[in-house]
Amino acid sequence: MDTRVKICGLSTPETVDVAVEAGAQYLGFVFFPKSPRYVDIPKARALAVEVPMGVAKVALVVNATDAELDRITDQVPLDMLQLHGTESLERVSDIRARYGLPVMKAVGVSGPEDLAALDAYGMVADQILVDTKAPKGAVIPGGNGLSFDWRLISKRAWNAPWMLAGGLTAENVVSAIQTTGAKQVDLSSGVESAPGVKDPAKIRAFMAAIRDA
Ligand SMILES: O=C(O)c1ccccc1NCC(=O)[C@H](O)[C@H](O)COP(=O)(O)O
Repeated sequence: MDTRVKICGLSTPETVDVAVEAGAQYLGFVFFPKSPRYVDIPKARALAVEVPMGVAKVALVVNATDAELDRITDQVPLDMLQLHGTESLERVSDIRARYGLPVMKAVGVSGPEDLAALDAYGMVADQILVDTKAPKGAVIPGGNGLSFDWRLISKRAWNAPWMLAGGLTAENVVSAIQTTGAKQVDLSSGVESAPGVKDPAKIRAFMAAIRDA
């Protein structure tokens, strides 16, 4: 399968290397302190400077202020910003204009009522991340290892390129791609041995599952 993969929540040089060697096209660094995958700016910088050209370095933020984004973008070499909070359409446009980086907006889906937001954000963002809506009371708004009903977006397309996320694993990713028609996928928990601990064998197995399909 010709599918582009983003592995999110990398926090060690070893797992960055494995993700790159295994063929991931995007690497995500989580700048949300409540996450078990959190990396501070010096750590993210140390990881990002070692990423080879051609692999996109994505900063994941949640309702970040301009001051926070200024610090991150000043110090970490980046190729994309991922907005994973409740950023409005206008805020997405402002961030695109202010930082000159492509912006991917995450949109949570749990039922048909969530689909209109995909249309709207697809008009203002460079990419959309179609992710499972976090359960009420969740500590983190993404990275919870939960899938939504993929049939909701079967063969759908939006104005912007998109990625499928939410509970993807080596075991279910081929079915997810076949059901949705996704050309890009994103995952975090599905390649971990514990929250925040990426597992090299699971990263390789996930990439192999797509390659061999
Ligand atoms: O992963 C996190 O810790 C996280 C924290 C705060 C906001 C978003 C977060 N992750 C977003 C991602 O891009 C995940 O890869 C995506 O939600 C899929 O996660 P998973 O279901 O664990 O594969």
